[in-house]
Amino acid sequence: MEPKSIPQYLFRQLFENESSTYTYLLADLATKQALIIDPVVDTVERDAKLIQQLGLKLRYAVNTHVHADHITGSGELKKKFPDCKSVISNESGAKADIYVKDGEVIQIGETGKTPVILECRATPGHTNGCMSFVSHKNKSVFTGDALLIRGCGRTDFQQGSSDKLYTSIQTKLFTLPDDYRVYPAHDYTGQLCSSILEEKTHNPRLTKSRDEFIQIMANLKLSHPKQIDKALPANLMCGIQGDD
Ligand SMILES: N[C@@H](CCC(=O)N[C@@H](CSS)C(=O)NCC(=O)O)C(=O)O
Repeated sequence: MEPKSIPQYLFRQLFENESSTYTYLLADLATKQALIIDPVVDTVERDAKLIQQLGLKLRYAVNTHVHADHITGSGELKKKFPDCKSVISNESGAKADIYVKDGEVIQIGETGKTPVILECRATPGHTNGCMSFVSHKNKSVFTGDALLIRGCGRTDFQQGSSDKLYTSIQTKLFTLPDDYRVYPAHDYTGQLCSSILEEKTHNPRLTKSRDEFIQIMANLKLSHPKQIDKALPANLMCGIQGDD
């Protein structure tokens, strides 16, 4: 009989209702090292409890960009887990412990022992500093607000550019293998994930030409996020602020 393989990788998709944000918890179970993507301050207690229950060592709180609709949980998580470092793109304009550039990797777990590796892919357009994170081993990409399920991030503030976003999605995301799963930072329709093929085939904005995409984005007529005035200044500190 084949020996049972021991799971090496933990993946949890978590949801915050107020801003419809997905937070992702990833861990290397051999070392118990973990990272969290796009934590929300309102759900830090829940996430911290899960991390503690599972006996994980939180190493990184990663933000895909400076969010405008909720306050990041990075700062509160750093207080609860002193070894945790905040991570964001070097193009974000936010303060953080670690800045990542296009092409760099974030790793948890030991080299040579199937660690969890995220490749950083700069996907500007929703904001200048949007970064997507690819796990090739798990055939997944965490797209932040660049690519949403059957949609994409708005481009009408925070240095948004529809032209840049179209290029980012076509060249940095739609060039991934078709079977890679797409995990966005938000969904407003109750969907959990998609795939590169599904979005290439069915995304009503991205199946259009560049000019049509720019027209669609110019006519979204979305109201500003309710929490934008407090979220932006807080998130520019990205978990670096003191006890305020
Ligand atoms: N109603 C929400 C904000 C909804 C919104 O604007 N979402 C953003 C991502 S958060 S800045 C977006 O890009 N949406 C794209 C779309 O097509 O919906 C609130 O008040 O927080």
